[in-house]
Amino acid sequence: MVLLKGQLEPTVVHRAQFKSRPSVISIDRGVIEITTEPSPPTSPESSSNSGKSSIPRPGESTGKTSLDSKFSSKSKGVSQHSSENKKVVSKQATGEGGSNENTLAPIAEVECVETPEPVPTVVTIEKAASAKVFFECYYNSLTSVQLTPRSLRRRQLEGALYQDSTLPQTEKDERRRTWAKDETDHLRETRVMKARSGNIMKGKDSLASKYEVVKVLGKGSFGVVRLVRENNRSPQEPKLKKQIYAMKVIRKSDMLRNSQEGHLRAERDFLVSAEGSRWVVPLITSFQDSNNLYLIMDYMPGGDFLGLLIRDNILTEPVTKWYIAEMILCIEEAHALRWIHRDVKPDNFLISASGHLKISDFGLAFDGHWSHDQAYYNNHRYSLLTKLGINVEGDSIDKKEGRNVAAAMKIAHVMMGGKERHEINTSNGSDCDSILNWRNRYGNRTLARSVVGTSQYMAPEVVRGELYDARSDWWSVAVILYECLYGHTPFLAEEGGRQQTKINILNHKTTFSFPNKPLVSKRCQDLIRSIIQEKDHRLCSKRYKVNNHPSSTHQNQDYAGRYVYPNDAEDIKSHKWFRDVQWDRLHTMTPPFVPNIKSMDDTHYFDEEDPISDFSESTSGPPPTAEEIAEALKPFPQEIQTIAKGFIERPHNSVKLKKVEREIDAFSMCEEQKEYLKGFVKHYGRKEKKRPRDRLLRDKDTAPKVLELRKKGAFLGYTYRRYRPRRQSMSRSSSSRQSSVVVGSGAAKRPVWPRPRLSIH
Ligand SMILES: Nc1ncnc2c1ncn2[C@@H]1O[C@H](COP(=O)(O)OP(=O)(O)OP(=O)(O)O)[C@@H](O)[C@H]1O
Repeated sequence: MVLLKGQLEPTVVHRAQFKSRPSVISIDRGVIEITTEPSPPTSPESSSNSGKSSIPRPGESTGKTSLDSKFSSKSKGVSQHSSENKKVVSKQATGEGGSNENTLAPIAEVECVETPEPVPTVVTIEKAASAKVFFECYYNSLTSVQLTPRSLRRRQLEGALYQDSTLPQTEKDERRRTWAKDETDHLRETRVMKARSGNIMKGKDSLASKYEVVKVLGKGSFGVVRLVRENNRSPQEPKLKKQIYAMKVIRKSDMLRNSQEGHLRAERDFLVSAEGSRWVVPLITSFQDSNNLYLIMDYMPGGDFLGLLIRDNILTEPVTKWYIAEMILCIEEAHALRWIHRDVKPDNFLISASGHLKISDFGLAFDGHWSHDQAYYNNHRYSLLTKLGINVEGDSIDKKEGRNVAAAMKIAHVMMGGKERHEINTSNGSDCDSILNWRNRYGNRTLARSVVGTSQYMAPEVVRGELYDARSDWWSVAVILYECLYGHTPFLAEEGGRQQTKINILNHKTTFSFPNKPLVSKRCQDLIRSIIQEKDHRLCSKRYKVNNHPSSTHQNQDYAGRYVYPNDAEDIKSHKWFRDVQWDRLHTMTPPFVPNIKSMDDTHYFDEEDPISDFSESTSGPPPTAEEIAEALKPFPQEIQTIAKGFIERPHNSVKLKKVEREIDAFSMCEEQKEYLKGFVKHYGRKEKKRPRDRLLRDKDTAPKVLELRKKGAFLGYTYRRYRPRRQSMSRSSSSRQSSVVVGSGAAKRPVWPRPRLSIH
């Protein structure tokens, strides 16, 4: 229609140069004439160039002319003035400024400045990388899941209705209607939450304000876990009690500086995929605001299993058997979902209100997927920087080393296992391969070698940095089994620290032994011995031995080329020591210890001698004044005061702090004074800031902007809301999650054994 109109009333644009589009200057010089008289179409080229131009009839608004396209064309030097010029042109064309409606009045000449091709900045790179990551993760989740959670729930419902032959048809129909209504509500509420999440990122709102903090339950390198109470239940259900939850708050800036994006996504993704699991701490919702990530989980009022070990020191064989059996079921659950936990230790098993264990802390868990590998994120950014030739200087150490981004990329390539892992390699992928298929097939093989976990519980193949598989989790279970019975772990070195512990693990054939006391049955010792073995001889499942070659393809192989089999504790479970364990009924039986809790917000299993401070309180406040320091050092002679001031001038980490403490120990003063001085250094000294792992976050010019952008864009898609049926199906789901409060007799208090709480390193 537009073309036809153009032929009837053509616009003729006379160009200064054939084939070139008119410039602002050519308009100004009166080269363009627009005639109202119909005239024969000019050459096909010129008419096609004139495009959609037509003369406005009186009363009609001006149609688009080819002038518009000039502004979007590549002509240099003009584009920066385009919006200004457009205003001028439209003013002329609508006749506002001139008496003659059919001619364009001259436009004031604009000085043409030749500008170089715009160079993308680090900001553009960051935004582009976030967008790529978001879309790849989003479409991968859409394409890789065969059954949506909704279809799974529908299947469960239909299965239950089918099995219940006594239910009349009208009741079945009613349940289906209720299910549909619940699903619709869930969809709507999830949408509302995601929309709010968008606003929150703009700093307008906060989902965290829905929860009031009751107490700090635990603290880690990530941030804190708080006990919270949900404070605005839906107005439709005013009678519903305010729910109590555990809220894990993870500070984005720390995590980004430590390049933990992959791990954080992994933790959230695992908890989402474990929806409805009996043995995994249930995730209720996850969301973020501009500074933090939040995981809202069911509160486990019995505390962690380490707490139980601390209270009881050693456990009897039957009690140990119960807990180890539950731990096995917890880990099997993770393996069934194709995840390796990689940090199995007593602190990571939590005790529910009914006394059953649930596995938690999937911060190091890994399924080999590319989106859980930090190299994937780094490569998106660094490959763009390299391609566009943008150099980022980094910090003083980078400058001293004198490497540019490309060279740093090469080093990162070695450290992270190769950037091509996350870039399409045409020699590997056929042309029709989609990028997501390609990624999924040529995912990550390097993290299979990462040395992660807590040293005392690490399997030798993990310590060696070899390719490992889910068998490493079973080694850790045997270490816990030993610890429950003997009161200490088998490889812990009293001197020489972690390094010596690792050496002991590597030499397990000679370093491993059973103490004479307490007496432990031969069967139990045989079980421990069969698991504390190199992975090829380790008791768990024969299937690992059959398919031991990492290059062979198998459906149970994860993206990283490792094996994770469901039900892979079959040989452990059939060991004679477990002969009397009813594996299928364990969850319905009463555990040896049922937490003695008075209400759902009872926290006495989390009471520590020193109350745990919230991280919002522990963020570095103003530095101490000279008067405060002088006051604190008053009892000491001048010489000691000077040395002590020197101690707090240099920032410390745990190693440096130990060194300072040794120096203080050498002072000739009483023990009390030494302890006071050590306390002084800890209190007034500054903690050394870790050097960010990412060069962009080390460079003083790019770091602030990049950090801000990543806080906004690095965790897109983090929001999740668990399906919570409101109606009659609620009772079914809650019973399956064992969340009903069982107030038990509690464990008798025994002397406290100073078992250290370990942190990941
Ligand atoms: N759902 C929960 N209910 C009750 N307490 C919890 C819950 N989740 C975590 N905690 C408490 O918070 C502590 C720290 O949580 P978590 O293990 O997730 O953090 P982490 O820093 O990753 O731990 P670590 O450094 O030991 O690996 C736990 O040991 C436990 O005491």
